[in-house]
Amino acid sequence: MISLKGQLGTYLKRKLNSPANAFIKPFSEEELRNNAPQVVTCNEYHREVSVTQNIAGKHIDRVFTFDKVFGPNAQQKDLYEQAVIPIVNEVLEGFNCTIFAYGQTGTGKTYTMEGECKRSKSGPNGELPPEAGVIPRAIKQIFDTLESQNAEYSVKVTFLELYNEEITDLLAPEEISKVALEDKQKNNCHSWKMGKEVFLETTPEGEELIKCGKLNLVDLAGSENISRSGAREGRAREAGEINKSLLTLGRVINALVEHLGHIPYRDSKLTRLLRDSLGGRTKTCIIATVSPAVHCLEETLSTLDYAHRAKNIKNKPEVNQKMMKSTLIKDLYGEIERLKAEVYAAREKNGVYIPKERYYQEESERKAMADQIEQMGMTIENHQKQIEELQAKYDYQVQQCFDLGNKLDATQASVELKQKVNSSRALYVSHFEAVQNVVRLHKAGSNAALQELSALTSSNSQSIEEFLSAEANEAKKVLDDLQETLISQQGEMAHLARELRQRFHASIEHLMNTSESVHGFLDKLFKESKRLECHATQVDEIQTQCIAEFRKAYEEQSRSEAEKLIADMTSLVSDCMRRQKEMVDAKLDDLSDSATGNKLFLDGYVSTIDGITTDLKRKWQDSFMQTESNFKDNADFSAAKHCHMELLLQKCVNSADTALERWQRTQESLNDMGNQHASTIGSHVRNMWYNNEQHDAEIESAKVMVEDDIKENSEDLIRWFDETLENLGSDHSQQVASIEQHAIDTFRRKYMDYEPTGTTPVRCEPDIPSKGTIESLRAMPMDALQEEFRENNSYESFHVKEPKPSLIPRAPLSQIN
Ligand SMILES: Nc1ncnc2c1ncn2[C@@H]1O[C@H](COP(=O)(O)OP(=O)(O)OP(=O)(O)O)[C@@H](O)[C@H]1O
Repeated sequence: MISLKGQLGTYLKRKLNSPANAFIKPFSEEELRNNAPQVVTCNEYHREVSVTQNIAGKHIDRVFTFDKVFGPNAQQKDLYEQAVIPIVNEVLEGFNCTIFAYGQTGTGKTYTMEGECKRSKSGPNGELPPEAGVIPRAIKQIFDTLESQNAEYSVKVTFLELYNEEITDLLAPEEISKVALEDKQKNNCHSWKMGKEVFLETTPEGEELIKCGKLNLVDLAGSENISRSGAREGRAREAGEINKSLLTLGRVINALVEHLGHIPYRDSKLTRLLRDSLGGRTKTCIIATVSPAVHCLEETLSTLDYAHRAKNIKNKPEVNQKMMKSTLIKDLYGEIERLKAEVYAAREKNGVYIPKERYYQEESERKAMADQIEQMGMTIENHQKQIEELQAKYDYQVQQCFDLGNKLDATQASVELKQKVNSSRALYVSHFEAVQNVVRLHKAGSNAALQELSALTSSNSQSIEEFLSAEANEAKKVLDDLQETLISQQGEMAHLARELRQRFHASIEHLMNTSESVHGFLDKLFKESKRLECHATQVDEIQTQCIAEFRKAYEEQSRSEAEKLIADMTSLVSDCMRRQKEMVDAKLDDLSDSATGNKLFLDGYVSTIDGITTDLKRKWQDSFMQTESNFKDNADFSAAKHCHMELLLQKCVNSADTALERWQRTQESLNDMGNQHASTIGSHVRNMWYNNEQHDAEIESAKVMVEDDIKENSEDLIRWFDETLENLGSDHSQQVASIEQHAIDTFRRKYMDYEPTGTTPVRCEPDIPSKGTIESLRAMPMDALQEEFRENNSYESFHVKEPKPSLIPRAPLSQIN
């Protein structure tokens, strides 16, 4: 395969579904004999294949549509012309294309791909027989097209067989004979074949650019194997029936159709080979082959399903970049140089060659290191797990700390609250005391007021009484005095008295009311103070209780938890640190060990490589000088050879001229001889013809004479018999015998005892050259001629040798041929 790196050229992109075609095989003779029912029909015009299924007594048709459909009567030519020619044309345009034959065993994949050319003969003008399949037709089309284009071209064919994940090159000379033998042994049985592929690479050359296209023709194994790749995969693999390549092909098709992220191309050699052909830059065409018979129904449905699914695989065909001739030549030179270097290294053993013991030692070291690495990996894994566990514990402790911190905060808050409550309680107490004082004061005040009031009340009533009595006395006096003068003012005075009485009663009433409200207020105050006192006591109690509890709980919990936490943390941290330290130490030790080992190893390698490099340098210089001198020698040798070849060529031309001259002379003499022989033979023929005619006339006259004689004698005999019969006596048998003897004697005398007359001409041999003579005129065989020529004109000899005399005795005309 030619590398296409960094070339110029056209770049065409398309995105295509893979064309899928269905081909229905005709019934086999056995199926026809058994009258096998047909369940698959097709409509070529609508490109549909219908499969009739009988499910629960009902006929159900499943219809599949393809790009092209070919019925049992279709010819190989039809399939090729309609489905394959466009693809081969694309190959000649520089695309890479692939054609798969896919189907159940015995449905005609090989027939479609290869055909049956062996049985039938090719037609005139090299035409292929009607049974020829896709492969011979594609090869013919490629060659015909390239020939008609008058372009320089090269076609590379690879013919591979894939069996049990092993690739065999069927065109390798030893493989050709092996396969032929196997074929014979297996009586052309196809069961051994799991997949055959033909890769055709064409490279027609233009003025400066080279087009390169590749055609892959793949004849797969029976698809019944692929169809098992689903649910029965595990079982089938266990049974060991499945070819890995086919399984993977099934999975790759599934993955491509379902647009899965991962396409398992790398899982088998077949899919690796066809990687680019499946969902890649190659045009892919699938020919699904099915049988119309009912006993193949399941596999037919599976094949059609698969092909139909595969139809949805999207390919992005791109035309291969055209290559500059100069680039190609450069590439080829590079390749030649590389191959030369490889051959040189293999021959001179100057590559990386190490002694066996060292190789084994290094191998064992490598294995030991691999084991060590594995162990270290496991240790690291364990450490990782431990670290994870410690981390989890640490996280748990951190969480606990956090929770405790929260609790602490909450406790502090509650302590503050208690303090606040305490202060408020003190405030309350002081307030309460103040209120008590006030109440006391009020009480004292109210008592004094009551006393005052009662004193006031009693003094008032006394004074009023005194006043009234004085007044009354006075009034009596006045009245008495004035009774006479003020009898008219008595009403006013009574009124005033009443008014004063009313006022007095009102003030008494007012005082009474005031004292009642003061009493109520005081009662209220008293009750409130009692309640507050009660509350304060409760609050006090609660506070004391809270403080006591909190103190107790806090002290206990915080002490124990803190202690525990600190202890845990300390142990954890120390444990963790110890382990980490151990791990780090161990790792450091390991690393330093392995580093020391590696360093030693590397030092060894470096010194070896240094040695090898020095050796190589020296060898390179030697070989360079050697190559240079060889090149010079070769150039001289080539020049001498060239001269020698020219001489030889000139000699050949001269010999050819001489031979031509001789040939012409010989031809003339042959013509003369021929003419002579022809005239001799003519005269001989004429003589013989004349003699023959004479013979005929003589025989005719003899015949007439004999007939007359026989007639005459017969009549005599009959007459004589009649007479004898009349005179017949008792001893007639003797007479009859004597008569018979007489008749026979007469006949013999007359016709058998023939004496030649000497007038009939004698047969003579014509003077024609014998077969032996002609054989002796034949030229020597070509191989012998070449051998003789080579011996007389050896390449090694620069001198023109005397030609050796021919080993085979030759007739003078031997140079004609
Ligand atoms: N279109 C056809 N016309 C006539 N005969 C056919 C046709 N197709 C197939 N056959 C015959 O059927 C038989 C089986 O065909 P073939 O070997 O090509 O099947 P296959 O699918 O390649 O089988 P396997 O998977 O075993 O390779 C052969 O004898 C072949 O000649």
